Amino acid sequence: MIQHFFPFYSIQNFTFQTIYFSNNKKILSSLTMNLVFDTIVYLIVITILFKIIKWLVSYYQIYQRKKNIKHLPMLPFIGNIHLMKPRKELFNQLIEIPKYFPNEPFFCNWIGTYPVVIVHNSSVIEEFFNSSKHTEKVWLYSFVEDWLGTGLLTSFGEKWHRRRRLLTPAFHFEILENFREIMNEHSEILVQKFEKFSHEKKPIEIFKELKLCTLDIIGETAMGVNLEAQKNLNVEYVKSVDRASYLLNVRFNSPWEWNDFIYYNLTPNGRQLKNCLNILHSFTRDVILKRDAEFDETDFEIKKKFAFLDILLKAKRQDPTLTFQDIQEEVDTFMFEGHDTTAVSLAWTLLLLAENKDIQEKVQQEIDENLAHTNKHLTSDDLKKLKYLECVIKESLRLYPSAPFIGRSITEDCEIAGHKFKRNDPVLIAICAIHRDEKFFPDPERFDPDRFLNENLFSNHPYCYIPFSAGRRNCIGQKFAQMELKIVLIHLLRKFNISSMTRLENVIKVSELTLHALDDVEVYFETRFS
Ligand code: HEM
Repeated sequence: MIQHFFPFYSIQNFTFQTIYFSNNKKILSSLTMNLVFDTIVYLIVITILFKIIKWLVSYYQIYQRKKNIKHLPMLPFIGNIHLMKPRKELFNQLIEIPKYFPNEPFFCNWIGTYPVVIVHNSSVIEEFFNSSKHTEKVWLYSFVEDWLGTGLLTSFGEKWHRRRRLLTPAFHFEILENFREIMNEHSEILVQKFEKFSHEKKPIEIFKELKLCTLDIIGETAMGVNLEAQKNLNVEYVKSVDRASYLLNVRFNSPWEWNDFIYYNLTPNGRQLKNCLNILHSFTRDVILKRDAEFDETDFEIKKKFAFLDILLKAKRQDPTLTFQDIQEEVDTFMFEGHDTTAVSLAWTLLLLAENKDIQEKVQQEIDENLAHTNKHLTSDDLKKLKYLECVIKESLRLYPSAPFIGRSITEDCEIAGHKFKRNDPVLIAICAIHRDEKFFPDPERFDPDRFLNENLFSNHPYCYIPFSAGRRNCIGQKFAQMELKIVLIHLLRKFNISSMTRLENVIKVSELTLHALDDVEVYFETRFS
């Protein structure tokens, strides 16, 4: 045993034993084995020591570079982990921490020995939004790559640039107009569903129901497939979208799930996610191949009824280097980015209106006055008239931005606000904290849509309100989302009065890929006119 820890011991032994037992081959070979074993152990110990020293040196260098950035009290090697609250309280904490550093452009959160700079002040945001630098996403986004590949959300550099150029025309106003009908149809189904609950005086778990509606809308607009999620069809795909979104959200805040090998091979969550991803990928692959086989370009031009997928299939005919794999990445990206973000935003808006009855009545009055109690499908002119509703949506996205944090990776060594950054340093932009800056939004926790009636207050600062991010990597689906939010809300508000037994301050908010509620939130929808 002893020689396993002290390899030289066995080398001395070896010399002694070689002299006295040299003609005993068995003993000699066992001694050789011992020597080999000891050498291996010796090398392993040296390598581990070397790695530890390298790691300590790198930690020391990073610490020297980042120590001047303000942070909460930290412990060596632990950083700020001991101060971080559990998942249930994390969102509130992340909104509170920036208040300790009101005059700083950013602060540092040390996850063990790993510093993450969190930007909570719009003063330095320009560095990230106003130039072509720092447009790469932080490594945490690699978790969603298993689902989305390197589509528009996760790609960078030349690939991102080509895709963005290809897809931007798909969000042109005229094309979005084609999707208005789809949004109207699925909103009507939602209203019919809620009417049943209303007659039975039963509450509705809104996050779940709204997700099914927005999934139906994005399914038909992105893939041209009516998923009928609201009618409980395509159950396997719909369940997998929901489960995969949930598992990714959990993984995001659970460092013990970050290692790919351990996660996918040794944890139940990882195995479940792998299963869901297989179902999701094979569904979208089948849809793409079927749609490609039936694709008719003249149909596309004349009927003007098409999905985002058709735009990609048309592009493939002009540019054969665009593969089915590339198309699948973008379709999966739209399915992922285009449903949860809008669903949570609708849910927070309804909860805010349920709690602020005066504001709810004001929106309903605007709808009644402008749309004259009809149940007709909404036109783009209808949508333009409802200015107060627009303010309500904006204010709701201020308090509860669907993407509360976005991550960037520094693309080249640089200095920002007097601090040195190195390539690949991670930075999180805390949209939820930026939106609570008292300089621009006095009494920031108050739900006050009127602040958006007078946007002069903050219009001279382009980055103090950024629910859709800003600059080159802003949300490509912004106009689509705004139209969808308005249409669904009008359908609901012209039909129902909304109330909730749960106060918003008691709803536990979880800040992961999207800002959602930890538990079910029930809301009552009472029919306004029979
Ligand atoms: C209320 C609804 C929405 C909100 C608040 C929202 C917010 C955002 C934000 C903050 C980003 C930047 C993400 C980052 O840098 O990590 C983003 C990117 C993106 N969003 Fe949205 N989004 C919404 C709806 C949508 C919809 C409906 C679609 C698709 C139809 C969509 C597609 C995308 C895509 C593809 C990107 C990546 C753009 C790029 O990097 O070039 N989003 N969104």
